Amino acid sequence: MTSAVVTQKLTKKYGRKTALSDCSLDIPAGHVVGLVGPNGAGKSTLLQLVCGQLNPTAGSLTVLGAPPVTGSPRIGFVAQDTPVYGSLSIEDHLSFGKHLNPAWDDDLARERIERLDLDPKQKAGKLSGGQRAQVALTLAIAKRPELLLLDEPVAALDPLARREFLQGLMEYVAESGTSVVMSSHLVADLERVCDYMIVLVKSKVRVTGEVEELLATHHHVTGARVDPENLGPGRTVIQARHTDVQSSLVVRSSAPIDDPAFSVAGIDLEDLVLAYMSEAANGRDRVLEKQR
Ligand SMILES: Nc1ncnc2c1ncn2[C@@H]1O[C@H](COP(=O)(O)OP(=O)(O)OP(=O)(O)O)[C@@H](O)[C@H]1O
Repeated sequence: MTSAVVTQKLTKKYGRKTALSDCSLDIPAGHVVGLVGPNGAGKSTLLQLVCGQLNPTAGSLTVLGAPPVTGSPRIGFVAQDTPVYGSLSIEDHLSFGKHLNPAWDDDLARERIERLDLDPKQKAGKLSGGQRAQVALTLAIAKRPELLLLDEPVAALDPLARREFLQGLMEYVAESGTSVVMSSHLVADLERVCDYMIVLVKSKVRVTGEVEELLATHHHVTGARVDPENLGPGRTVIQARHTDVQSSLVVRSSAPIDDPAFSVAGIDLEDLVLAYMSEAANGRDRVLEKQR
């Protein structure tokens, strides 16, 4: 299996602030990868390291088998603020793209702009946030990159535009085989399009893997109140909520949980992600419980 991105103990600090800490990942090629985590978790930092816009403070990474290079034609990057040149027209942007990228697909770019009902003569600075996001995506995919990095690409889109954007992205990926890493807070959207997931919390990777495998190995478990430490071997409690008499847990276990003391149910991706995102808070709660 080839890798799109490999990082080893990748760390990025801004002054004394650690944005990414000891991040080790092996992202397989040919996947649509969802990158999720709370605000400030380090998602944009990771994407900017992968596209070569930032240099690591420590650790290493390879992207498509080589060190990352800023502006590489092999990588398409749409930053969170969807940067375009406000005083230039869409047409100017397409000409720049064509000039700078050897594999530029002008037909694809123009067909997309037409389908989006955008006037190529329109100045980019006069576009709405959603239209800018669509133009930025068009510029990124017309490069015909091997790896597409999207930092919250749908944040500015209305629900219908979001659906069309993701649909268009899926069609493009199916036809081109491009690897995609896409950050978003909208886990329900990611669930529709991603087959691989990375959850980042407080600058650390909490969980990573194929969505199918993650869903198969995580379970909602409820039953009489239980100490999460005593759930048995091979079972990791990711999230625990308790009343005086009952426990409600999210548990990771490769083997089925067939203990009759528990009621076990499947989990959807949103609940799984939220369980990892609230793990830190749960740890704090447990300490507080012990202190009482
Ligand atoms: N240029 C910078 N200078 C100093 N600190 C920074 C800089 N960029 C990011 N940070 C800090 O690094 C941490 C990670 O930021 P990052 O933008 O990577 O998070 P994120 O997961 O993308 O967040 P969000 O979901 O809010 O976009 C945050 O605490 C942020 O304040």
